[in-house]
Amino acid sequence: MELKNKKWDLDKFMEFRKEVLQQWPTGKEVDLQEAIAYQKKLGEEKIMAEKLQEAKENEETLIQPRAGVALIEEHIELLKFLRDKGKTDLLPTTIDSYTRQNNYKEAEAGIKESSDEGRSMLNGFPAVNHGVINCRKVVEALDAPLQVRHGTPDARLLAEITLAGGFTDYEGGGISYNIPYAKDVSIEQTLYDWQYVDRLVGYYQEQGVRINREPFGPLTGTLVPPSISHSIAIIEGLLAAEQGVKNLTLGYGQCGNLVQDVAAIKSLEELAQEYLKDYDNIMLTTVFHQWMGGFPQDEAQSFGVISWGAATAALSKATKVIVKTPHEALGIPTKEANAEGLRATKQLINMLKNQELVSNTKLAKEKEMIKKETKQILERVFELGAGDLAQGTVKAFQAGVLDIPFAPSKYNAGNLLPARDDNGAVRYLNHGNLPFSDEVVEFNKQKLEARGEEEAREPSFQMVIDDIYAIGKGMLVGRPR
Ligand SMILES: CCC[C@H]1O[C@@H](n2cnc3c(N)ncnc32)[C@H](O)[C@@H]1O
Repeated sequence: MELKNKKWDLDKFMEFRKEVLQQWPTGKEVDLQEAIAYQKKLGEEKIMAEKLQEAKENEETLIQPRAGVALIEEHIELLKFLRDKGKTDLLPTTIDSYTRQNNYKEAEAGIKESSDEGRSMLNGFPAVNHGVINCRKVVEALDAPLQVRHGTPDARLLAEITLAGGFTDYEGGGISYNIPYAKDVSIEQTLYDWQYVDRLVGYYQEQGVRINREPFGPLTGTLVPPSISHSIAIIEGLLAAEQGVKNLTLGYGQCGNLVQDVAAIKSLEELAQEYLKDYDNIMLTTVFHQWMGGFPQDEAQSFGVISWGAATAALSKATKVIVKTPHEALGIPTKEANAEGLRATKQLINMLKNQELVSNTKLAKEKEMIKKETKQILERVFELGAGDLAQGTVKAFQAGVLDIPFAPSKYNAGNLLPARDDNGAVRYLNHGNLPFSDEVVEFNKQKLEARGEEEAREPSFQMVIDDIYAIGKGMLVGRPR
């Protein structure tokens, strides 16, 4: 495999498809020309890129849950419930963990067990096993766009089947669905496999079918500093654009301090526009994920966290917000709890319509620092790759220049230590091998020292631990007892 950030030529791509479509019997159902014709016949209400573009133009923030169950009819019923009772604008299909590991045999067993037991024995929808025809049943039963949400390092067959099946949006990327999701899958391999996915989307695009792509913004979802999250999102966006992707949603996971989070969404948009400027007609949108870390057990407190994420999403003017539920601390939510999270979110979005956070020096400073940090990281990634972004990304992880806090992957250096400052903004306690200027290092250090003074303790790993548990315990900053 020779990884380089270059658009795959068509015959190489078509050659690879033969092997991919044989990985499970349902691959035989994919006929690309027929699938393109099918996608072109879909009603506008099912095209994600259309809905996102309209929301962006109207400065609306759309809402979307996560949801997925094993069997087709039950999955349709669940999604209809979230539309009717949750008032959701956009629909997901969360894919089960076996499918995410390409373990279609276990997924098959899970389908059988689910029909025997009369309840979902999988933690998502096994789209590969169900195949193209059954995906189309889901798409045709709903009146909103459907996005595939998963966590799959090798997502090639899943993409072939769900896109042929009428899904119009596909989440993930070669970093964001590897490093936070896998222990021992090489970055080179997943970058290569995701070039295939993006080349498939690029092919649909060139045939006139708009498929939206959304790198997984939150990564490990625990105290991920905005500049790390942005670096990964922009790299995945650039790699996708090189393969012909035109509709991109870049994302970010809520940290919890309002000014930092609003600055994060605004800087993400501005940075992405700058880095993507050499690609024409990119339709760029943003997604804000409500807090992805530990949640309170108590449902009333959970609604507080959900509402704070909803308010921040609205004030940041993100194009869409991914909604949590009051069952977050317990596990997969009931459809009722999922709908409650959506209704609470919709209430805040509606109440904050036409309001925005007054731009002030604090917001400007946060944007400035996020941009500086992100640019310093990306500049080194390009250097390491001698101008090739894909090669640079592999080398950057080896050098710890890209480093995601609390990631399970053995290819991740794991030197970073984030902690909250006195206002709850996430700062670098230890920036590892990130190529930061003295000014950036000093800025982060001072912010954490100021908290240390308030708490009469040295900035330390204990702060990191306290912050990880803080929201679950009803706080934002993990104060000493
Ligand atoms: C990003 C992955 C973690 C989040 O994804 C939710 N999640 C996972 N699987 C399902 C599912 N099948 N239905 C509804 N939510 C689901 C978890 O609760 C958590 O918030």
